[in-house]
Amino acid sequence: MMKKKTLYDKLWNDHLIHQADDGSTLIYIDRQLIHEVTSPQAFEGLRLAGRKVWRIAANLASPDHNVPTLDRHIISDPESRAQLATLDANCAEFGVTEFRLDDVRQGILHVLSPEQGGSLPGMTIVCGDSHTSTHGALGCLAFGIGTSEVEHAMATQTLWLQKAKTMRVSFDGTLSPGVSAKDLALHLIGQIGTAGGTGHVIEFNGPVVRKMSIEGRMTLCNMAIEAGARSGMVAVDEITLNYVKGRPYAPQGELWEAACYDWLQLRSDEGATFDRDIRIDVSTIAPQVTWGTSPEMVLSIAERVPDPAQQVDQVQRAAYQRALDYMGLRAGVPVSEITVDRVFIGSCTNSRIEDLRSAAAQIKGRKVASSVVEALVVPGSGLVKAQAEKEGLDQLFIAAGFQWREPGCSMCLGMNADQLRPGERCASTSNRNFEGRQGAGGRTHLVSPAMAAAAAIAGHFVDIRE
Ligand SMILES: CC(C)[C@H](C(=O)O)[C@@H](O)C(=O)O
Ligand code: SF4
Repeated sequence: MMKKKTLYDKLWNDHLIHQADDGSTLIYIDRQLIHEVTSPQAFEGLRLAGRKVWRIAANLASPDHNVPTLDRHIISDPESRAQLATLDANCAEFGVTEFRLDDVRQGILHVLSPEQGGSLPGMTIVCGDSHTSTHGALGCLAFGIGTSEVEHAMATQTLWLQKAKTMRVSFDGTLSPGVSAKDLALHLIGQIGTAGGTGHVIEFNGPVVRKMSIEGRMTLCNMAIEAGARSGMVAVDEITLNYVKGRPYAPQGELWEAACYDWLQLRSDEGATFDRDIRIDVSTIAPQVTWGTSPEMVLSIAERVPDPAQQVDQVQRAAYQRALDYMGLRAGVPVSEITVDRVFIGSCTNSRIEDLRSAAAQIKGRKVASSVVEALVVPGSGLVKAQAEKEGLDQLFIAAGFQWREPGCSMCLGMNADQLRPGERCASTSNRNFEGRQGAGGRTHLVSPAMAAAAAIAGHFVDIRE
């Protein structure tokens, strides 16, 4: 009998060019995404070696990390300015398609590429960016790579890889109102830890995922990286096909029909085994809020900040104390009493149209609390922004006192003008809460878009189920 294959096995085998004796495998890469931060040395390497980009059409570029979200033309930081100009120059010189700052399609690569149909089921997709796993939501093998690999992929359209182990995460049960993919991802990381997925690719499955929109699946796959995994993925189904259909880079006509047939095979065989199998009943999961400086330091909105003294493990106790000190929190404080100074709704985790809709739904004619210094809404791409404006979401946000910005990574990380000041506390829909992530001394609480919007209005975290 043929060995049952996982989705990962299928994607891997479909791209296998050569298997070396030491177990490393040469894998064909279908799509390479390029941004301004991790591509300059790669292009420079090609130039020095006198090489071209091997398959130009496989590459798509957009500036995202450094871009200003207020006035597109004011880039005060010289290094950012140089990186953005270099991306434009490199893409022009090598003939790579770039969605520039003045292009309505510009955005965070992990939002832009699926939106354009640049990310399709069955593809291998790489980018010099850890959250490339996001694209796995479409049934592809997508993962972040280092700058030297970026150059290798550009020059040869291949990469040497070691096969990972597999983990299946199945979500069963019924979601409570107000609980979204972000909460599931944070809950999972709280359960297995930020090293829980190390060496594995995670396939998300189960009835909850089968019903979930592609945007929700993208949030899950995006956060697989914070669980330590190399990638995240979801099998192809009708929801996937409906999402992809008609997008600019998607196949059309007869090619579309043939592609759909092939793509629907992209799921793990019945009875395929995984190195690790995790089942989670979502019925009891409440909205999640991180309290510390790692995504695994997470609580439900109904809980209280933990007491380091109650940690049996000494290393854990010290880590908890350090996190509490950095975060300026006291043990025992209910999560719902934690106040916020700033709110950030955006990032490749949660800046798609459904995220903005769910945030807007929390407003209900109310205003951002006067204690909140600034509440930003940053759409993931120009097209998300345009769609939101068509639906009048921008007006809802603005009337409530939120700022409506231009697309980019923004306050997800301190690489552009949108940053926390030292000591400021932020409700953020992004994916990382490390020390200084949103600006030196800034304090990040990771939440879903609905929870972030509700916190902006109340001035503190609230249980949106109530
Ligand atoms: C700048 C980039 C290399 C980095 C990453 O790889 O993830 C960034 O996107 C991040 O989220 O920290
Ligand atoms: S939005 Fe944040 S996590 Fe995503 S690519 Fe940009 S910086 Fe990285």
